[in-house]
Formats: sequence, C-alpha cells, structure tokens
Amino acid sequence: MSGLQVRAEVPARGVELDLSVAPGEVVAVLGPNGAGKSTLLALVAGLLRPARGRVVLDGTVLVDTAAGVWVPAHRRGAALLAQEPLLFPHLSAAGNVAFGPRARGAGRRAARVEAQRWLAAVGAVDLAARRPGELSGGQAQRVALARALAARPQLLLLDEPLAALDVGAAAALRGLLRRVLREGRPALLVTHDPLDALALADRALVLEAGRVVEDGPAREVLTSPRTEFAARLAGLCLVRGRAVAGGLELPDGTVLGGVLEPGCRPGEEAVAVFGPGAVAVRPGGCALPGGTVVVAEVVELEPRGEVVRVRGRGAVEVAADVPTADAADLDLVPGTRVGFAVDAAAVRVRPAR
Ligand SMILES: Nc1ncnc2c1ncn2[C@@H]1O[C@H](COP(=O)(O)OP(=O)(O)OP(=O)(O)O)[C@@H](O)[C@H]1O
Repeated sequence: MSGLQVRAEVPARGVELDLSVAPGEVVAVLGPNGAGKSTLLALVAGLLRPARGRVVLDGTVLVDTAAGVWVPAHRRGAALLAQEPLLFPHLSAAGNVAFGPRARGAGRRAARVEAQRWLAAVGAVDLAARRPGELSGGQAQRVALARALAARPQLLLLDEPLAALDVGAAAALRGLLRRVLREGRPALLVTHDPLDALALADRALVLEAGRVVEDGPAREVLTSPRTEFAARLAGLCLVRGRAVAGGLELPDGTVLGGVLEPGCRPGEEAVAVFGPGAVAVRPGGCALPGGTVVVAEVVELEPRGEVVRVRGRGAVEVAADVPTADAADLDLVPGTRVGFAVDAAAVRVRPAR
C-alpha cells in the first residue's frame, strides 16, 4: 500500500493517533496547543518512539513496535521543515543544500550541481555562498526548503514553516510551497492558519487531546465544522445539543431555531453552526421574528473594522458582529447580560459526528 499510514500510541503525551495520507495528498494538521501535532510529525520523522504502533511509508515499515522494527530518522525518506530553518551554521547555503545529495553518496561536484538546481528552484541562487547567519528569516527558510527537497524525500513534514516569517516573506514562501506541494509529493502540514490549510492542502485533520476529531476535505472541515476548534478557526459559532424539529435543543432546554441538514434526525446529538453576522445583540432580550434569543454575558469585545465581534457566554457560547456605532450605543462591556438574537434561517443543524 503506498502513501503513509500511522497508528501510534504515546501514553506519556496522551496521544493515540490513527490516520493515513494518500499518495500525492497534502494534509493540513490543525488543532489547539498541545493537541499532538508536533508529536505526529516527530513520530513519522523518527524523532520519537511510540509505546505501541506502526508507521508505514510507501509500503516500507518504518516502525512496528510489535515486530521490533525501527528505521532511524535519516533513512526514512521523510524531510522535516520546522518553524525555524535549523541550517548548519558553519556551512554556506549551497553546502547546506548539498548535504542531502552528499549523504546519498553523490560526489562533491555532482552534489554542488544539484544544490545549485534546488537553490534555483526556490529562487535563492544568489544566496549560495552565504552562511545562515547572513540570511534573513525568509531567505533561510527558502534555503531550508531547498535542503529538504534536495534530499529527495518521499514525504514532506512541514511544521508551521511560515509562522516565524513576516507577512511579506510568508506570502512569498507560501507561493513557493504551493508550487512544491503540487508536484505530487505527499505532505503533512501543521498550521494554525485556516487560509494556509485551504490554499495548500487537499485534506484537513483536526487533532484535539491527542486524537483526530475531524478529517475531511479542507474546504469542508473549515466551512462545515463539527468541533469548536474548527468552528473558531473558520470564524463560526458552534453549539451542541439535541436535534429537534425546527432546530437544536440546548442543554438548558432553549430551542435554537435552525434548519436541519439532510441526514440529521430529531432526537440525535447534533451541532448548530452559524456565522456571527447572523446574530444581533438585543439589550432587552426581545426576539426578532424568526429568531431565537440566547441570553448570555458579554465576555469579550473584539474590534474588526466596521463591526465589533461580541462574544457571549451563557448556557452556550455565542458571538455577534455588531456595527461599531451600535456597539457604542448599546454600551457593551464585559459582564453585561444581553440577548443574542440568532436568525434561524442562517442556522444549520447537523449530526455531531
Ligand atoms: N518533549 C516532550 N516531552 C513530554 N511531553 C511532551 C513533549 N513535547 C510535547 N509534550 C506533550 O505532548 C502533548 C502534545 O504536544 P505537541 O507538542 O505534540 O502539541 P502541538 O499540537 O504540536 O502543540 P503546539 O500547537 O503548542 O505546538 C502535550 O500534552 C505536550 O505537553
């Protein structure tokens, strides 16, 4: 079987993973801090041994704890590009990139030619003679990408490769990554940025507390989330309850009006998803026609240009985008109890799993 299969338990980190990556597939790995994203990459890269598990890349068993198989990191065919470029400080950019070909047995001259080719591919030929200490963050990350590619990996492991870069450098490297990732090499891309997941990945996994809690096409996970984390990334509200005819019954018995999606049956555990643009704030708690009012305490006000995103916490968490002038008129401050009036027509109710 080609592609990547990972089954691994690391009880010391509360991690129990079971996932696969198809040949040529780019999979974004999302999740809150401590969810296990870096642990997943470390397990595949060969930097961490699972207590139990099996990792297979293109039919080659890299780890099998039951059979006592452990392939060391440098023989796995997986290249890791981390947030910090981690170049050898004493080698030039070209020397860093030539390292992979040299390790594969290429002669000095052949390795140098290959290094030039990869530096050209990432637009960094003019940096060939510089040492890492003479490169900007974006330049160093380009060189690190060339070094990773020069090792001709069967799999790319990208751990927030854009996170340490400023906006301009990140945009340039994003374009480059998009090109590289389209060449058909499978990749796992850890990111906190939903736009990167959409722009660069075919599929998105959401990890929470060491488990995969969502897995689907990147677009679907981010537009139809089933977990609070994915919803927050996508800027949507997600509340849990029980599906009933015409909406979702919340834990306190309130029925949030909404449209049941096909396949969602009354009585089952469900989530309701809606955008903050479909929510208005009512000081007196009076409902709009066709809406539901969730009474909640304002916990956060976040200015977003022409609107203020007002987050509230009551029986559930909700958010509303309120025009900035209205927010001032309403005298909203954290601690104020208000009604969040949710337009039922904009609420989608779907099974929780
Ligand atoms: N070196 C380590 N030794 C022991 N436990 C660790 C180590 N690194 C991480 N952990 C624990 O393993 C769990 C998963 O951490 P991991 O770093 O994989 O999460 P992450 O999703 O990459 O988080 P972040 O977004 O903060 O980088 C957490 O509970 C964390 O505290």
